[in-house]
Amino acid sequence: MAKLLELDEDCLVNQFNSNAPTFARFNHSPPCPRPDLVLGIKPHADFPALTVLLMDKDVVGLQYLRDGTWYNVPAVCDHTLLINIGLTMEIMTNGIFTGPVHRVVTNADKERISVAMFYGVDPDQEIGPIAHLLSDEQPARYRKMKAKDLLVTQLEHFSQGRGARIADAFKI
Ligand SMILES: O=C(O)CCC(=O)C(=O)O
Ligand SMILES: [Fe+2]
Repeated sequence: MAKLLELDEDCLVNQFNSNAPTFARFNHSPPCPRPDLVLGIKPHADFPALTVLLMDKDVVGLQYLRDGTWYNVPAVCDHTLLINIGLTMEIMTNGIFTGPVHRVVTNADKERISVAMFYGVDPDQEIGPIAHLLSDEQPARYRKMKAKDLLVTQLEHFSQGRGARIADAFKI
């Protein structure tokens, strides 16, 4: 990813110091008699830098939002990992990479299981667009913040149903 951005190869890796948290979330959606009314996970964008997702190999459920339409991610064979960009990465890359909004729908007949590994940066670290990506033509699109402020804002937005795109709250 750093190479794609024409940055030093270790520029993104260096954002993760020894206090950078990694955590796992185990998602379970039991069969639901009213999938039209109940979501497994409501729309959100992941807030850490990167997510590595192991999806259920049999049951479709993950959907991504693009231009107002939800698209299914097909169930894939065993052990395939899906890499998701998170909002921390979106802010660091000044929006060149974006954290997509996604959700999980339920299934009337089958349970669904997934495991997400989240890779964040040190909560006390200041994050903002990487200086090498900025110029007069490409000014910073996000203000600087501590990583933990992004997390607090995410939790507020998510619990109050105030929209999935919290990175927008930090746009200049
Ligand atoms: O279950 C999935 O496929 C996605 C889970 C997810 O979006 C999450 O844990 O943040
Ligand atoms: Fe997610």
